[in-house]
Amino acid sequence: MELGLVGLGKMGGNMRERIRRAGHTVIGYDRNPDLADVSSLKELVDSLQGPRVVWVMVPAGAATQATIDELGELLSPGDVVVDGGNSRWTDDEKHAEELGAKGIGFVDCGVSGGVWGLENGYALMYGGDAANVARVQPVFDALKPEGDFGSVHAGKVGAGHFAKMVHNGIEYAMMQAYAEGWELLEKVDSVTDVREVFRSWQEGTVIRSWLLDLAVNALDQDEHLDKLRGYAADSGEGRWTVEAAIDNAVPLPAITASLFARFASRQDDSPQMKMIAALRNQFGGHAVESK
Ligand SMILES: O=C(O)[C@H](O)[C@@H](O)[C@H](O)[C@H](O)COP(=O)(O)O
Repeated sequence: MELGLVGLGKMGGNMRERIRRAGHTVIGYDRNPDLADVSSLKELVDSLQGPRVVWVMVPAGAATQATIDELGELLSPGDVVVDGGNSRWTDDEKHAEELGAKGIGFVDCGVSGGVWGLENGYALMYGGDAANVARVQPVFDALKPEGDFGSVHAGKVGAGHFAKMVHNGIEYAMMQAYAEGWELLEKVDSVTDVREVFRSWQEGTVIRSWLLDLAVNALDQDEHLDKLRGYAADSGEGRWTVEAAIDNAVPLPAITASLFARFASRQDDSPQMKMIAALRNQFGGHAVESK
């Protein structure tokens, strides 16, 4: 089939390649002319034969909104837009309504796999009406990993991004658990080769996983992670997971703690620990450390 793909960065560029390898035609647009096959969204839309499918793979928020707005002006009734970026799931319903008013279908899709997706395939979680999903199915089949699993029609519009958001919340907590275990192992004298402990865990253990394999890769590049600063950013999905947990009164202590650990990583000194030190000093005369 023919696909229009908007956004040819780290994710979109490799996805174009994987879809082409499966024998489909992909016309890509990116603001960077070095990456793009066409020079504007209008040219992209004009180059596709109707009914069209256009996959949007740009940063969540303003960039996605602007792209969907413009596509809403350019596309025709019967066309379908897929948002494959990391959009907040609550945006999906709005996009489906805006496009639906013009007769244009909408499917949201969470995509996992990062820079490894070109070779390993991308795990896909999508939401939308069955008829719209069916239009995109050949592209989903091209992108997904080989094997029985790795893609799911998760439910209605928004369900794909909601599932991906929860996936990322789990990702946060799993990474945090490996990181905490690693720090404790590094701390004690009795364990003399932490990297080999991690490596050994890759087979036979209850906690073997791809994230563990990646941790071993990282330790092979920098055994004690001496070259890195302990600073972790976040793109939003961890926060949205915690917000959804609050909205639904679902306790998520591990995911919430792992999000907060990232916030703590961005502080040079902890204001709250200053207060704790001050209070211990006030009530118990406990020693404090000065700057
Ligand atoms: O499944 C994936 O391929 C990843 O989760 C991917 O989506 C991305 O690396 C995260 O969005 C990073 O998220 P943070 O910046 O919030 O850690």
